[in-house]
Amino acid sequence: MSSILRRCTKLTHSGILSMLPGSNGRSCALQYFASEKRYSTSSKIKVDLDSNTGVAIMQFQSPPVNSLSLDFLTEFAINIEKLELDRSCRGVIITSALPKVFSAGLDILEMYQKSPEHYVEFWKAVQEAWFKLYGSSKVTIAAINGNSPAGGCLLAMCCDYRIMAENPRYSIGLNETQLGIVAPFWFKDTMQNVVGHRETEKGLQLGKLYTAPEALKVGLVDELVPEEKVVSSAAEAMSKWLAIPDHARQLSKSMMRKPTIDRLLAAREADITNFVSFTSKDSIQKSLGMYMEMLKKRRS
Ligand SMILES: CCCCCCCC/C=C\C/C=C/C(=O)SCCNC(=O)CCNC(=O)[C@H](O)C(C)(C)COP(=O)(O)OP(=O)(O)OC[C@H]1O[C@@H](n2cnc3c(N)ncnc32)[C@H](O)[C@@H]1OP(=O)(O)O
Repeated sequence: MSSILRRCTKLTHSGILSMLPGSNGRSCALQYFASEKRYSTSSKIKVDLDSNTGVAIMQFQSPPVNSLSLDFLTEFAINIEKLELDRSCRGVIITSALPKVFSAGLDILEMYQKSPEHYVEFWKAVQEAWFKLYGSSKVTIAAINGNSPAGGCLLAMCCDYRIMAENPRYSIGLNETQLGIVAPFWFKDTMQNVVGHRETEKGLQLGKLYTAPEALKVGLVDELVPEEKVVSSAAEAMSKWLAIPDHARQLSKSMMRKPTIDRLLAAREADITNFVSFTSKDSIQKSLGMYMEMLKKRRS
């Protein structure tokens, strides 16, 4: 991994990168990884695995805002599973290829004016993505290079370490209550495991979107770095995590996360039933419709 960084630094200093269109530290890391094995080329997510370092970089590339649709979540779970089974992969960096957004969270259109059967399928995909990422034995690092509300924040919180662009206009948090909906208990558990009970209580009730500096202050993210350095800093952090013997780190991770995972495993079906009945309510559909309208108005 340090060879990646040395190479990035060399290129940046030599000015070669500045000759590339749209080049910066972020693209340096991406270009380096891109020169390695293209692992998967699904339409919404790109994965490159560096066979020398064992580090995969997963880039979300689903315009306009990397919302977590059924298709996106299915691709995501398949990719994480594939990497999990690959013994040559030791770590995964998750980032966005789109400007200004890491992920806009769950795709609201998947929860709006659809059939109960669709809600079941969608919610199973949300659960599956969480199980795969939260339960991953690999080192997972979120390189958060844009806004990351709700489900986007959940994905980041599932990772072992979070590095965010220090842009004060970017925010992250579980803002569900602002949409008139309630984050399920396992979203809450995941946040509580990151920032503790009190901050989760405030954050969840207020549907708080933390600015990048606020997120650092409460421990929702671990580091803020200049935007162009988010991916190279993630690579640097990864090298520290990979210096620990895998078996010891993996057992420690599993020991910390197993109770949270077991809790959803035990309530999986009930959680789906709750989601379907909650989402199907007229009042919830009305709230989601109004929220989508608000997003559109804000744009115009
Ligand atoms: C009793 C207990 C029972 C338990 C039951 C559990 C129920 C709980 C269920 C689910 C939990 C929900 C989790 C979620 O993740 S909900 C999603 C929350 N997401 C948000 O609130 C983000 C909304 N989006 C934004 O704030 C912004 O888009 C942005 C900051 C991410 C990016 O801003 P910008 O670049 O300015 O883009 P636009 O706002 O202009 O958006 C472009 C385009 O994309 C559409 N869009 C944005 N976000 C979403 C989304 N999450 N899903 C679908 N579509 C989205 C937006 O409407 C624009 O569309 P257009 O006008 O047609 O172009």
